[in-house]
Amino acid sequence: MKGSRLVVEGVTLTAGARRLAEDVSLTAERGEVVGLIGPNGSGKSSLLRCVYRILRPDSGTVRVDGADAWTLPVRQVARTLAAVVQDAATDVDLAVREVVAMGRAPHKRLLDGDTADDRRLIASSLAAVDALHLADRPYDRLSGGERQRVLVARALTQQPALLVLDEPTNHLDIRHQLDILGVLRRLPATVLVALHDLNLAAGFCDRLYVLCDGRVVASGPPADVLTPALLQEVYGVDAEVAVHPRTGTPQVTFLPGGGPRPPAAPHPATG
Ligand SMILES: Nc1ncnc2c1ncn2[C@@H]1O[C@H](COP(=O)(O)OP(=O)(O)OP(=O)(O)O)[C@@H](O)[C@H]1O
Repeated sequence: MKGSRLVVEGVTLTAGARRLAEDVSLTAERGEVVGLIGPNGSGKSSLLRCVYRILRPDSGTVRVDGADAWTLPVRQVARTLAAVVQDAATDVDLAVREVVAMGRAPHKRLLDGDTADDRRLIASSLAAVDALHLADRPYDRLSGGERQRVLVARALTQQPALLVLDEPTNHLDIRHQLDILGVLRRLPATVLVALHDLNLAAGFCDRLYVLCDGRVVASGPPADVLTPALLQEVYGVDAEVAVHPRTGTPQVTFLPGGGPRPPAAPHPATG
């Protein structure tokens, strides 16, 4: 099995006086797709930022194949780990192909040009996210979903052993959501991905970690984690969970809250 082993152990994160994550531990085994779920503000992005070395932990460690990610040289980390983040810059005066080519940078020396292999990899990465037709377009004129697919293509060209993604599907139409998560599943890499859509998380992740108020409150295979009780406790919603007859994965249906709907008033023309 290809990919790196990620071990986050006892990580606590703060920003000023604010605690963003508290004593969080998680693992992602080689080749696993591990999902991070939880309500808004529960600490998912902060934890991912710690893994890809933007937010230094106050305590605890992030180990990639046994090495402390925070003490390794930046370039060495970039050869192993790629990140697709939510707050990526959009005012980039480059063609799509050039943005994707940046994924090769950790594997090259400063003035190395693109090789034929690089160009093939860039094209196949763009094709994998259905964005080859965008290759010559200016990146900053793309739609939100097109941009998101291009950033995934850039991460693919990096050929990472560990790929960390923060809500990679939030701008995508349903077909591209399914396509991108399918691509991630087939990668010869370990994937840690924050997702809001619980049915996508159930369908594509081997295991889930649930964050609430900066702490891990549940973890395990989707079928063990996504229970009505957990969804009520963490999200405060009523839900039914069934096993999908064809995929065998949990399928969550949310029930409208706020009690029964009052009967509609008669329409003036008919009532
Ligand atoms: N630099 C910061 N300074 C102060 N507070 C911060 C900072 N970064 C994040 N927070 C706060 O920490 C909490 C966790 O934020 P984070 O972005 O990690 O949550 P999340 O689970 O990714 O949320 P969402 O689902 O909305 O993307 C939030 O309450 C957020 O407002």
